[in-house]
Amino acid sequence: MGTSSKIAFCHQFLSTLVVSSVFRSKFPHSVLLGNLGLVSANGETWAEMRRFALLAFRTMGVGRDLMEERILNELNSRCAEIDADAVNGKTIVHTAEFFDITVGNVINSVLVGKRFDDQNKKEFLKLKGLLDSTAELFTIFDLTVPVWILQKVCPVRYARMIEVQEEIINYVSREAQERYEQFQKGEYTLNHEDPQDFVEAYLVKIEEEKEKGGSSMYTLECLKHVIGDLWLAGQDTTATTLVSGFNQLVNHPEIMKKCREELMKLTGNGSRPLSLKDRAESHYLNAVLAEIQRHASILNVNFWRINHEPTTVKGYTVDSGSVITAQLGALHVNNDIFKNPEKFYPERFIENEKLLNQVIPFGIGKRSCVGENIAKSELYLMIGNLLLRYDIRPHGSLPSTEDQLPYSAGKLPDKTVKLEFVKL
Ligand code: HEM
Repeated sequence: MGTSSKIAFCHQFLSTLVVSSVFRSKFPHSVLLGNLGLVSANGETWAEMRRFALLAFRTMGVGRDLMEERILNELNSRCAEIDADAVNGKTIVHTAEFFDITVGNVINSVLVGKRFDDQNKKEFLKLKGLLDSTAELFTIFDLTVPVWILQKVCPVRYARMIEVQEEIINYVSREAQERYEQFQKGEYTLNHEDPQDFVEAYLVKIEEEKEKGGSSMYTLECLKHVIGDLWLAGQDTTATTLVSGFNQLVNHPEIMKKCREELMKLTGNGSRPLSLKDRAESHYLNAVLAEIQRHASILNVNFWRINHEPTTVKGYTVDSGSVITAQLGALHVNNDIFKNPEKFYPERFIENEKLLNQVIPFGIGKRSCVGENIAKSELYLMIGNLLLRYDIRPHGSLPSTEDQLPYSAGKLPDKTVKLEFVKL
């Protein structure tokens, strides 16, 4: 396929970002927010920020022990809260809220080195509610029509989406802004050798670029957008996958039981936490996670690319300038690959291990997910360790596993669900 650039990013919950991506693709950058950040940027800025983000994550131990430590510390704190609220060993947990904060805290600690405190937590949940409400507004229509039509036909709705985007970006990048200002005033000493979080790594880079002289892509504005993009792309996707996963698991207690048996064996009856090092041995959990991601398949519409050269796809001519997409969600329900795709059946991956490679929730290629390693570590450690600690049951009726917003840009599991966590 010819060279293509990404024109729209559409995690369901990034609906507001999609609007800006499409917006940016249709108008000169100078009129807009600029070709900033990662998700909706193209060309040299995108390539530079992507390289930088991947390197910074590696330096900060993503996929290694340091990342595991951050995730387990966070999980321990959240489990301590669950345990403190327990009555006769049982706590009723609103799973969407639980995972929103847990995942939000992990990503916050990687990006800005902090968890949400009690006061921030409320503010954060308010913003999340706002963001979720725009997901309801955002449809495939918004992805398809030019932005000027959206602005003319539904100005109030459009303005609301943009406002929410700005509010979220300002909120999540507030810490970065404060540190940048301290750094400019010389009140903040950088740890050049061992940056403790993403913002510090970025500030080190700004300083290095300054020493070289000339203009640089590494600016406060760009940092705010990169942080905003990483946060938005990483928080809701991971939290939603976890909610979707537990909605499935409580509908299949026999799968939870089988998984727990495997994990108990691996961890000496739960005498130590499950670790990323166990991945090679935890065949059944690996299969469960793949099945969760196949079902969660959080996108209804995939990211669009613009084709820069004429090409042919399965005998069809695709002209330059065409907007194209590969539909990951459709692949995950392809009956030729996954028999009875509607069934939640992790055993399919035990029966045929090669199927694991056919589940591609993070995309493939040069614009594949930057946070794949972080997300995989979170899913593995959170699901595995929660199953080791709690028997998890429905509170009242069984949750639905249906998509709640079938006409939205992405899939939405039932986020109203409360589950009972019973300490083992
Ligand atoms: C279960 C969780 C996640 C899923 C299913 C997911 C899925 C995806 C998918 C399908 C893409 C687009 C791939 C393409 O266009 O080919 C993507 C891009 C991206 N994701 Fe994720 N993601 C997840 C978590 C994360 C996390 C934790 C982060 C950050 C810490 C993140 C950051 C990004 C970014 C920045 C991009 C844009 C990359 C680019 O355009 O170069 N994602 N993600």
